[in-house]
Amino acid sequence: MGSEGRSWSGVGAAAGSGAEAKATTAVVSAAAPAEIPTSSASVDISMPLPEMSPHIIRLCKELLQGWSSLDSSCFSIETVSGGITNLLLKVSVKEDTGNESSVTVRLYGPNTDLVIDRKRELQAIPYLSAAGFGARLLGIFENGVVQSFINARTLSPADMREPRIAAEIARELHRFHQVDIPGSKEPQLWNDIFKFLKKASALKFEDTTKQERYETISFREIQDEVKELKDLSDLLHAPVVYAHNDLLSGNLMLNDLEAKLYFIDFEYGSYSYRGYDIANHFNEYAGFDCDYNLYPDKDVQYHFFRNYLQPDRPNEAHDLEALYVETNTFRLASHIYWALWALIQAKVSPIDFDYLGYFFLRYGECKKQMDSCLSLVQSFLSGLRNG
Ligand SMILES: Nc1ncnc2c1ncn2[C@@H]1O[C@H](COP(=O)(O)OP(=O)(O)OP(=O)(O)O)[C@@H](O)[C@H]1O
Repeated sequence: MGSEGRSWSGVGAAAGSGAEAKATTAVVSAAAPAEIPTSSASVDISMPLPEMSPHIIRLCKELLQGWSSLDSSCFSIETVSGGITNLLLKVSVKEDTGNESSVTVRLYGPNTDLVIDRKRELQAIPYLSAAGFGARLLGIFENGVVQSFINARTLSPADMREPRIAAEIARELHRFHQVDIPGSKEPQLWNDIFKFLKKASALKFEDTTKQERYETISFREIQDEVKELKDLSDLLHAPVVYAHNDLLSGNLMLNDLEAKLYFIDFEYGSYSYRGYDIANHFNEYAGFDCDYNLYPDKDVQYHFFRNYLQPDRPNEAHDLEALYVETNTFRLASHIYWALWALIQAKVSPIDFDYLGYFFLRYGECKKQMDSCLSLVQSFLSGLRNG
């Protein structure tokens, strides 16, 4: 999305580039950070869609000036996804011209504020949006946001690993990491991990089987491992960037016709280490079956690094080794982050998913990779010391 047309005009304002622009040109334009319409309304996410629809329509009419005088019969609403954390709706209206315009309405899932810093997310979205990333923010309400609808397909894990697409993701990530978000530039990774650790280590489950499984976890051991990893990674002085932190296939959309790639969903975005963002993305090569054998080998990583470091002339990229070491150190941090996240979810999420099992999977993978990752960084650091 570009920074062009920064307020909801309701009539033919220029939207962002690419397919999304096509889908929404008639009514949508991006809002400047200070101008984004807000509403104090909230919508009960547990309502069935037919019951929820009049509330959603009222909300859209309140927030989207161009739709305010439309009759409710012009609206149609469908569910795009009931993702792990949110409910995402597509709201469309038929205009007099016969064109259809669509937006998305995202309702935050219950308890998601325990793992997502909404203030941080809402602060960043307008700037990311102005730099051309994600769906444009059109309105904010008490428990969600209205955004432009992106007309593109969601990537699968296999797409993401395809060399041509991987190169495009790397180039786009290079651009993403250059966005400046006002405010503190302190990396948040370790703060977030320690916050998760504190919450995750103080849980109590009513279900006795769950409680027994939970009690097998040694938080003292995790704490020591996190500390060791933090101290070691600090020695790398890794570049800090505004990181997406959740670049899984479901957060990558591609319009094939326009060859336009979209990064979406900035819920976990924060200032962090570039190598963390890349490692977290590589961990997602594991796909829905969580097959961590699909983690990219060195050649595949270097292909990504070349396009990330030198998008215009990938073959001239240098400092690949440093990025390789950073990435494969933060690979462990990514496992720990999502392992602890899953423990908190196991307690608070209404979704019927084996989050405890996911904790053991991610933490187990971290343990498995620990020795080789730590010796990689140690030998790199001793190489630097010895000149
Ligand atoms: N603005 C958009 N336009 C069109 N489709 C979208 C848009 N945002 C998200 N989607 C689609 O909805 C899916 C779920 O996206 P969403 O960001 O809501 O996930 P989520 O609720 O955060 O779930 P999870 O926690 O699993 O990531 C995406 O994979 C994509 O297919």
